[in-house]
Amino acid sequence: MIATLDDLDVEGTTVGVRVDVNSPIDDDDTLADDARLRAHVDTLSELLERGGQVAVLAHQGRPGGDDFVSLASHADRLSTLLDQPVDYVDATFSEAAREAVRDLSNGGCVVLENTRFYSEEYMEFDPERAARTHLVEGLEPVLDAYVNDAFAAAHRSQPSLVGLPSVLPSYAGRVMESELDVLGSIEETDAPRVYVLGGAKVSDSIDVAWSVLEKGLADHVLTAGVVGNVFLIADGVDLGDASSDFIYDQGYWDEIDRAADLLDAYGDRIALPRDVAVARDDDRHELGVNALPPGDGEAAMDIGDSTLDYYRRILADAETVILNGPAGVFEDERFQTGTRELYGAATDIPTSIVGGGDTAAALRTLGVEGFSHVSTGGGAALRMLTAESLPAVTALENAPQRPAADD
Ligand SMILES: Nc1ncnc2c1ncn2[C@@H]1O[C@H](COP(=O)(O)OP(=O)(O)O)[C@@H](O)[C@H]1O
Ligand SMILES: O=C(OP(=O)(O)O)[C@H](O)COP(=O)(O)O
Repeated sequence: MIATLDDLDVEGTTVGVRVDVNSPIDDDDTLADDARLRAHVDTLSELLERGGQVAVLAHQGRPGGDDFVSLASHADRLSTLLDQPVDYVDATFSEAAREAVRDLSNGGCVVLENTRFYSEEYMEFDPERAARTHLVEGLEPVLDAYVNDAFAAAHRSQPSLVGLPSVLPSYAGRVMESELDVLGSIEETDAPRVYVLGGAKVSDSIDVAWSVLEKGLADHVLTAGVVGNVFLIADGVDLGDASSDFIYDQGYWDEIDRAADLLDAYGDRIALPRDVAVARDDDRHELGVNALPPGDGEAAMDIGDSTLDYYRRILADAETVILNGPAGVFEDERFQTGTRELYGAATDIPTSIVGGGDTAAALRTLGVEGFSHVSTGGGAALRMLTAESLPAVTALENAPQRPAADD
């Protein structure tokens, strides 16, 4: 059983709140998209309005990446979103950070520095060991409670996610609560249930497909994106060198055999693209699978109209649809049709659940809305869909005793 904000006596309590604001970053190292920050506003404003003192903890990017930047611009943006001053300190658990936390007044908020600026936060630990890291030992003395709202990072076993809940009374924030409610009860949704697996996380998607087909959760699995391309090759279609090289370079070549095994076991419930779109003379050009391979250098970048018709017919009978991953390279205008049309058709289904950071960004770009639930998580949502436990959620379940709620 996980405690929520309803169980927390907030007034006068100093709360460390782990959020996931990992976002696209502009060339000047500032935030390019604030969707993930906006998702946490309810949790943060509730804690502040109820008289808490809030220290925000988060990571941004991965070491070595262009998006591995400070949280200074996130703090600025949060101040606007919360409509109150938000401090920022360029330290996470040192004396400077502790002082900034101790200085908070009731209703005050400080953003601590990118947790991954410290090497331990980019390692995986079991919770007991994570509890003895510098971050946890540094912050524990100045915090009364811990709130985890970072569903999108809940599949990581890192100190700020599994160490702090080992030593502090801990609670799920509102984002975490709603994600667990929806994604934790997929089996209770109405059948027929259709899974749409697109995007580029091929191994994760094949794991999901195995799991939901084996458990009888999926009446149909529709494939698209790089996932669809891998299934086409597994089915004996010659997609040409450009797509094959891409799959090989991404390290997904071995997945072709797994996809073939899956087709052998459950082929009657797996739908494959019937056509693909390639770039020809700078335009979008669609080719039926019988007309493949495409020309030299032409890669399968989207699903085509005949696939869309086929998938729409399957979706028409569905009561629940669960979608992850764009159907094509939506960053290129010529290859947005598959994602726009397929996801658009899914909004007509009574229950429609979408997962994936890039997918959510694609839908915002394309203006597709009207889903029952759009998850803030990509990898975390996929892990939930295979009914695997998430380390940060388990850590919340096992968190120590807590003070009683204020009302
Ligand atoms: N046919 C394709 N070929 C190459 N990349 C593709 C194709 N279809 C989709 N993609 C890419 O997949 C990426 C998103 O996939 P993924 O990271 O799995 O999504 P999410 O973050 O929503 O889980 C996008 O960058 C998109 O360009
Ligand atoms: O963006 C995230 O996950 P996602 O790409 O699966 O949506 C999370 O912030 C986790 O980041 P990570 O995959 O660098 O640990």
